[in-house]
Amino acid sequence: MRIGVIGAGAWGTALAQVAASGGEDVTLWAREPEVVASINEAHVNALFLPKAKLSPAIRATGDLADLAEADALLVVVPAQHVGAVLCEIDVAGRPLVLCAKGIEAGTRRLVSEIAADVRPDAPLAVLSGPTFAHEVAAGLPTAVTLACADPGLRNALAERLAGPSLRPYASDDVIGAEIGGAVKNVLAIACGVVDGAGLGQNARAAVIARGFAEMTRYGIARGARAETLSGLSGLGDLVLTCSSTSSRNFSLGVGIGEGRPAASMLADRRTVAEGAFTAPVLREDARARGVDMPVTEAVCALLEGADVDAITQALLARPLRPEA
Ligand SMILES: NC(=O)C1=CN([C@@H]2O[C@H](COP(=O)(O)OP(=O)(O)OC[C@H]3O[C@@H](n4cnc5c(N)ncnc54)[C@H](O)[C@@H]3O)[C@@H](O)[C@H]2O)C=CC1
Ligand SMILES: O=C(CO)COP(=O)(O)O
Repeated sequence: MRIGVIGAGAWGTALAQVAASGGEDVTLWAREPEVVASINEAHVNALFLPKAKLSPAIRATGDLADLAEADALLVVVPAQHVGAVLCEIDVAGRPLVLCAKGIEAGTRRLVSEIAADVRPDAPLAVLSGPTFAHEVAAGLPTAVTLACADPGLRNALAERLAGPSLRPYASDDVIGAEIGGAVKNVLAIACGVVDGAGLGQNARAAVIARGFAEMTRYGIARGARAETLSGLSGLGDLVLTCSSTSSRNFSLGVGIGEGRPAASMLADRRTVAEGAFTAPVLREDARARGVDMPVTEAVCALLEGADVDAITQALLARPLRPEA
């Protein structure tokens, strides 16, 4: 099978490596000419995944037209750029496997909704779950959710994407798989703040559990199934990113908790912390749907410069309520 990967950040590069290791013919589109050169000449992505030694079989390109022969396309640019990139490529009815985690600012669309609007002829699948790119590229054991409405395509893609250390679990709940990945990034920022401000491990566990409750409320309001949210793409990814400084979202939160301004940390980054972009649009959408998301509200306030102590006190002073 010929696989085209759109986006050569850390995750696109790791997925290209998995596919190439499985013997697939892989073409990887990178936006940055220096990334194309680094992959083709030194078999390394020096900018976004510097420690991984890549298969020489991966061919990098800066021209989306070079993906014209691919049988399936993995879409791995950050969520805010998916719409623009899909407008530029002729997908010609080929399956799109959507791998970004986020909600589009302005439109409040999930990535599958963007793709369905921009490329209504393309069959869609979502790949999501607890997957730090550097671990996947190193061949460490990883399980993911692969969601697709079409059972035939779902099984075919699962067969192709599975590897000795990458195990996809199939689902037909596309929206559910996406909600988990988008919301956990926001909650990971909150957990990072707890860590950076030294609020303790009890507080972090509370944020994970209450965050999961609000992820579930929001997901159900958007048509997700609760069982998907408690699977790899929801709870699984929440646990991963809320407990590790390998997470860019968690690290951003640590910086905020230590008192550094979010805006300057974001301006200094080349890599993406999707939660910073998803948080405001998630808050807007939750409010519009009447879903209570206090942790998300808190993260938005902190990104806007609110004081950590004041936000912590406000969360603790909320009216008492039943847990369920
Ligand atoms: N890194 C990871 O471990 C994982 C990342 N993801 C998701 O994959 C998506 C991509 O993230 P990473 O590969 O980590 O990115 P990254 O942070 O490693 O690199 C940034 C990426 O953004 C791209 N970019 C910047 N401006 C752009 C524009 N205007 N148009 C198109 N692309 C642009 C860059 O070319 C680069 O590919 C995100 O939604 C992320 O949440 C999902 C699972 C794991
Ligand atoms: O989505 C991820 C792991 O599943 C990566 O998390 P970060 O974007 O926070 O690094």
